[in-house]
Amino acid sequence: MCAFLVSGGNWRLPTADSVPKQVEYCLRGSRRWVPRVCYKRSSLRSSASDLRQERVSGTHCGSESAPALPVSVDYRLVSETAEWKGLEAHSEEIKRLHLRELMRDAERVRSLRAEFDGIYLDYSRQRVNRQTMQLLFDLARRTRLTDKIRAMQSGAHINATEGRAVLHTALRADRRATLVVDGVDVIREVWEVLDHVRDFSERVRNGIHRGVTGKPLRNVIAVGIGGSYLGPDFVHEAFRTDPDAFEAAKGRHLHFLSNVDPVDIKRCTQDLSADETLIIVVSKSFTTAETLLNARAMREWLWSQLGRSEDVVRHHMVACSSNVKMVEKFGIDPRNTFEFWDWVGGRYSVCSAVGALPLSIQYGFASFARFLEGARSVDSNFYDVSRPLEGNLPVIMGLLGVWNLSFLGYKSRALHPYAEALLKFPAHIQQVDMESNGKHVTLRGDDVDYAVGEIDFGEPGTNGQHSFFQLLHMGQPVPCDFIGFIESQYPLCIEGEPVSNADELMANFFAQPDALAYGKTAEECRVEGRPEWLIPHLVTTGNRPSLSLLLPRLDPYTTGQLLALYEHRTAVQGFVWDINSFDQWGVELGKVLAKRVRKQLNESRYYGHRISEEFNVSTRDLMERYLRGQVGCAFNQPFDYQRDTGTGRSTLQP
Ligand SMILES: O=P(O)(O)OC[C@H]1O[C@H](O)[C@H](O)[C@@H](O)[C@@H]1O
Repeated sequence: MCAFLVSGGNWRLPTADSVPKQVEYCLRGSRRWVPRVCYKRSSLRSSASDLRQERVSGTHCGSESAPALPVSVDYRLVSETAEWKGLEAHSEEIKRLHLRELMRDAERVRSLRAEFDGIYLDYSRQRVNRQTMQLLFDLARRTRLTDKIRAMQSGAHINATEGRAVLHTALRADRRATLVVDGVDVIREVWEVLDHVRDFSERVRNGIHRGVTGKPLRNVIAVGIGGSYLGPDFVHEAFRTDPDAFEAAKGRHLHFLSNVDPVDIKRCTQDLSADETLIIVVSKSFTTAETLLNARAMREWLWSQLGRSEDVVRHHMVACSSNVKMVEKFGIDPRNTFEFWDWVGGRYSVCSAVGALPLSIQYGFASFARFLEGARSVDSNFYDVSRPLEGNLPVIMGLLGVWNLSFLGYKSRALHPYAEALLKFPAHIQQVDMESNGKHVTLRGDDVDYAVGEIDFGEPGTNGQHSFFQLLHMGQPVPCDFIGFIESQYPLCIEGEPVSNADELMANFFAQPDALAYGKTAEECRVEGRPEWLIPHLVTTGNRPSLSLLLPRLDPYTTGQLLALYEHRTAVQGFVWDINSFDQWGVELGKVLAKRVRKQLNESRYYGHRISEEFNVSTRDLMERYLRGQVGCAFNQPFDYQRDTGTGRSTLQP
C-alpha cells in the first residue's frame, strides 16, 4: 500500500509509480511513514547475505523493534557496488591527468556548469571529466538518492537513530502548502509560529512591548550555542550591510552570547543597560548546560539592575525552544515562547524561530521572509528529482564532495566567500557539515570502509589569501569553494584607482581558482629569469580542485539560497554514503564527562574533597593545579577550606 500526504504550494509529491518496490513506504495506523521492508534488531551489524535472509515484513517496522531504515538497498556497504568500484578504477585514470590539460578542453569546461535561479555554478576546475560525472550520477541512482530525497521531503523518519523526521525545509515552505506528518499539518504549525514572531517582533520594534521601566527594548542578546547560535549569527552578519536591512536596523543592536566563558558575558553586556535589553534564550532542548548557565547569568544581570522580580523576567526574557515545559519552569512567559519541533535539527534550525525571532526584531520580518524565500527556491531545485539530477545544484555539489573525499582522498575542504558580510558562513557550514557527516557507521550500524565527512574550514577572501592560502597553493591540496557576487552591497569607486574596490576583490575571486588549478612550472620560472637555486621554491604544482559560485548580489534572498545549497550538499553526501547525517551522538560523551568534572569541582572547591581516583592521573593533576591556583603544589591533598557560619557554605582557600 502506498499513500501520499503532501499537497499544494511548490511541494512535489512522489507518486506511487515513482517509488521502487524495495523502498515502498506504507502508511500505518500511527500515520507515520515507515518502510515496508525493514530489519530485525539482530540484523544490525550483520553481513549482506545475513541481512537478506533476515528481512522481515510488516509489524516489526519503526520503533517497535529496530529503528526504521528509511530506504532499503541491496548492498551492505555502498563500496561493494559495481558503481563504486567503477569510480575507483576511473579515479586512477583521472589522477594521471592535470587540470592544466583538462582545462584545455573547452567543450568539457562548458559542460561542467549549471545554473538555477541566478546561481551560477562552475565546476570545471574539479578533477573530473564528463565520464566522471556520468559515473557519479550512476552511483547516485544506485544509492537511491532520489528516493532518499523524497523520503526526507515527505516527512519519513529518516533520522532513524532518533526516530525523527528531517523537515527543516518545511520551515520555509509556502504558507499555502500542506504537509501532514504523523497526523499533523506541519506547515500550518510553522506559519502559526512565524506569525507569532512577526507580531512580537513588530511590537518590540514599535515600542509596544517595552521593558519593565517603560523604555523601548532596542538591544537584544540572543543566548544560545551550536546550532542555536551559528546560523543566526551568520545571517545577522550577512544582513548587516544589506541596504534595506541596514535601514530597518537603525538604532537597534543584536548581540550573541554563546560561550560559557564569563568573558563572553562581559563582552555582550558591557555597553548595554538592562532596562533597554531583551534576552532571547535559544535552545532546542533547553537543557544545554552552557546556555542555561548563561541564561541564569543574564537573569541575574537583569535583576541586579532592575530589581529581583518575576515581572522583570516576563518583560525582558523570551525563549525559542522545543521544550516548552522547561522554558515555563525557568520563569519565561509561555506567551513569549516561540516553539519549534523535534524534526528540526539544531544545526538546521536557523529558518525556525531560532533565527526568525532575533533577526526579525533586528531587521524586520520582511527581510527574514525574503531569506526564507531564497532557501525555498533552492529547496525546489533539490526536491525536483523528477528532472535530471544533472541540473540539481545541491546534488552536483554533494557528488563532487563524495568524489573528492572518497575517491581522490582529499580529507579537507575550504569555503571562501569573497564577501566580508559572509564572514561567519564558513563557521556555520562547518557545524552543518562536520556534525552531520562526522560518522563512522552506516544507517544499519556497519562500519564504513570508505572515507566520509570532510574537515571544513574557511575565511572570506581576500583575508584568507594572506593567511593560510600558502598551504593551499604549495602544501597539502584542499578542494576549495569560491563564492562571489556580481554586485557589491557597498559599491565604492575611489577616484584615480584603476578599478572599483569590488572589482579588486573580484579580481582575486577569478584569479585564485586558476592559480590553484594551473600552478607554476619550473619552465615558467626560468622564462621570468629566476635563478636556478630559487626555482624549486617557486614552483607550484597546481592541479588543485575548486568550484566557483557566482550570484547576483548578497541580500536576504541569496543568503537563503546559499544556506539551502550547503545544507542539501551535506544531505546528499550522507545519502550516498548511507550514513545518518541527522544525529550527533559523538557530542554526548563530552557532555557526560563534563558533568562528572563539574561535580568534582564543586565538591573540591566548596567542601575540600580530594579529587576522586576515578579520574586518570593527567586529569587529576590538571584539575588540582587549576583548583589550587598555584604552581608546584603537592598533588591530591585535601583542600583547605573555610566554612561561612552564616551561609553554611565552605570556600576553598588559596
Ligand atoms: O539548542 P540546544 O538544545 O541548546 O543545543 C545546542 C547544541 O548542542 C549540542 O552541542 C549539539 O551537538 C548541537 O547540535 C546543538 O546545536
